[in-house]
Amino acid sequence: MLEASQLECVRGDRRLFAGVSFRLEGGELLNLQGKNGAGKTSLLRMLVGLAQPVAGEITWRGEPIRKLAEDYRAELCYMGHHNAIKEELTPLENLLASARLAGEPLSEEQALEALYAVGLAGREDLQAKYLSQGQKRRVALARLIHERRALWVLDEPFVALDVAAVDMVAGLIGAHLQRGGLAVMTTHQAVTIPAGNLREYRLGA
Ligand SMILES: Nc1ncnc2c1ncn2[C@@H]1O[C@H](COP(=O)(O)OP(=O)(O)OP(=O)(O)O)[C@@H](O)[C@H]1O
Repeated sequence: MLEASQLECVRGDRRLFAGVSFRLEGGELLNLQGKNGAGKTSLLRMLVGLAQPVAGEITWRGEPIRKLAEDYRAELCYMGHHNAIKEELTPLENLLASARLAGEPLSEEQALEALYAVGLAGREDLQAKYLSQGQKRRVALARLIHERRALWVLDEPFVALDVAAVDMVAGLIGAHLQRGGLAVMTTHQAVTIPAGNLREYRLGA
C-alpha cells in the first residue's frame, strides 16, 4: 500500500542514503532505525511529501504520492519532531484548532475525552506554555486518540514521555495497526508495540 523504491537523499553536499526500498501493507509498522544524522527524519519528510528524493519514487495505493497530493495528505497523519502546539492556547484549544486545520470533525467532548485519556485532566484550560515538556508532548499525542487516517508517520513519538505515557502511545499505535492502519516511526527507545506486524529498516547499516 505504501511503497518506497530506490530512494536517494542528498542534504547539502552529502548523500545521506540511496537505494532505500520497502513496502508496507495494512496492519504493518515500519520502525526506522539508524544513528543520529543517518537521515531518518529526512526519509520521514520524504514519505509525507515535504521533501523530494533526488532519485526513486514513493507510491500510495499504487500511485505516486506527488500525483496524489491532497488525496494522499487526507489519508496521512504526520507528527514531526516538534510538538507543533501553540504556547498561547490551552490544550483543549490546541486540540480543537489542529482538528479544524486538518479538516477533521472533533467535538469539544471528544477533545476533552482525548485529553483525559492522555492524563491531562485538570490541565485542559491552562495555557500550553505552563506545561512541562512531557505534558506538551501529551497534548500533541492526544490527536492520535481519535485519529483514523490510514497512515501514521511519527518522528520520535516517545521523546519526553514517562513510562506510563510510552505504554499508552504504544497502545494507540497497536490499536491503529489492529484496525488495519499502517505506521512508520522512528525512535531511539526500545518500545514494545502490543499488536500488528512489526518490521525494522536500518539506515546506514
Ligand atoms: N537543510 C539541510 N542542509 C544540509 N544538511 C542538512 C539539512 N537538514 C538536515 N541536514 C543534515 O542531514 C543529516 C540527517 O539529518 P536527519 O535529521 O534526517 O537525521 P536523523 O537520522 O533523523 O537524526 P537524529 O537521530 O539525530 O534525529 C544530518 O547530518 C543533518 O545535519
